[in-house]
Amino acid sequence: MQADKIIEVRNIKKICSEKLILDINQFAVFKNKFNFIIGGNGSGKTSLLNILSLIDQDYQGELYYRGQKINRDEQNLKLRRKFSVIWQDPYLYRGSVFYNIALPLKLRDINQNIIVRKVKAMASRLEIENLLEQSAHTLSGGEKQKTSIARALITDPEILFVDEATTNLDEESIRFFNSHFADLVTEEMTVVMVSHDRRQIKELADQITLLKAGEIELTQKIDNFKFENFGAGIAVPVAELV
Ligand SMILES: Nc1ncnc2c1ncn2[C@@H]1O[C@H](COP(=O)(O)OP(=O)(O)OP(=O)(O)O)[C@@H](O)[C@H]1O
Repeated sequence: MQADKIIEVRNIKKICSEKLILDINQFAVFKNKFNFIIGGNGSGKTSLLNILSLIDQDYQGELYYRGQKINRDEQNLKLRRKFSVIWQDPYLYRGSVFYNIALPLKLRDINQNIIVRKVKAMASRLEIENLLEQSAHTLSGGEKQKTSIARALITDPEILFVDEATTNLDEESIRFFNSHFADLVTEEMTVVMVSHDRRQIKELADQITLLKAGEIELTQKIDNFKFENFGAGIAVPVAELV
């Protein structure tokens, strides 16, 4: 087990409706890096993300966190609280933007004064400070995603999982995300990101993993990744990468 690997996967198989949708012998998430997972539709990206983030614990095989085997009989709440997830379709709770961003801190019994200060600071960085009192359900798509990003980052997660966060956003919101996201992530954070956006990959990725039909086609540092090798024959949207 190498110290630069924060999560390791061994011999994972995921079966859904009698279909093998993930079959991965070895895979690692590298600490303090941007780990990108790419692949065509249905290649298993979200399924892998759900397993890595402990949302899905119904699989065969083993997962290690900092060299320790994760025991699936436990709820793993302590570990899950070190992780945050940003979804393609942001799920917001009924209540104000402030309530949504503050919730993870409330659940961790953080002092109310600290919560107010942190939420305001985070909202300001995402340029949604003026929306804090607004009901989350009245927000635009881009504002909803900013709120969910703020909620994910407010706890300073050790690992941030991002599943196609910009797929449903307009051009302006995508530009905002691409220009601000790297600054919002601290150096101590590890990011696992499913993305189809070539700009995001080129600008952010340290490590890239290509999934094909539930298996790892390749996993390597971005420096050696030859985008031009992934043209013809690769299904859309991976073809958009080249
Ligand atoms: N609960 C389920 N029951 C049956 N099949 C499933 C289930 N969940 C996922 N699958 C199948 O597993 C495969 C992988 O799905 P997954 O959502 O992980 O792919 P993906 O790479 O994230 O795709 P996309 O880019 O379209 O979001 C797909 O063929 C999907 O239909």
